[in-house]
Amino acid sequence: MQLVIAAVGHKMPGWIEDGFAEYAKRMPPECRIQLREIKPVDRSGGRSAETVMAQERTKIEAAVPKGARVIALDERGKDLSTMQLAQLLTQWQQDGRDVTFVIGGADGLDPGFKANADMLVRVSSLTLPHGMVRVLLAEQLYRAWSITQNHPYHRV
Ligand SMILES: C[S@@+](CC[C@H](N)C(=O)[O-])C[C@H]1O[C@@H](n2cnc3c(N)ncnc32)[C@H](O)[C@@H]1O
Repeated sequence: MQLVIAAVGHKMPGWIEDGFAEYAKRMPPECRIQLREIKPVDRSGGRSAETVMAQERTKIEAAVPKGARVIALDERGKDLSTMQLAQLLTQWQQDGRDVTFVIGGADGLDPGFKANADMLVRVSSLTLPHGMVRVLLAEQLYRAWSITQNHPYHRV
């Protein structure tokens, strides 16, 4: 199984890149996190948010591996505990299908994309900057993996 994070946003500040790299490097080879950055659509020229989100959707869809399960990150999504994420990770490893987590840009994710996603998940009820969401997600994936391995990183 391949874990992909498809994230709108590039040229992230160093502290975001370092934070993401710190957790991504801890994942074992069978559960590697691959980051696919998507260059945000140019917002100049009076483009509407709908147009921008639709154009970013096309780029996002090109970054999702064929047949992958799509988990869209959105503050209006379902709350998931870390334990639930660990259970999902176990199920996903068993069925072997790739999993892609998708993080939107400044305007969010296209509504049609979210409607088609396999799951809509939030990491908080607060609106977070997209860079922070990728770091938080990488840490939670590492934590979830450590739970599946009884690794001492996670204490109950
Ligand atoms: C700055 S936010 C976009 C906010 C946008 N106004 C909206 O309504 O979605 C950029 C992206 O970060 C992710 N994000 C932000 N806060 C989140 C949260 N609490 N839970 C999950 N994802 C979040 C989402 O993927 C979102 O598309």
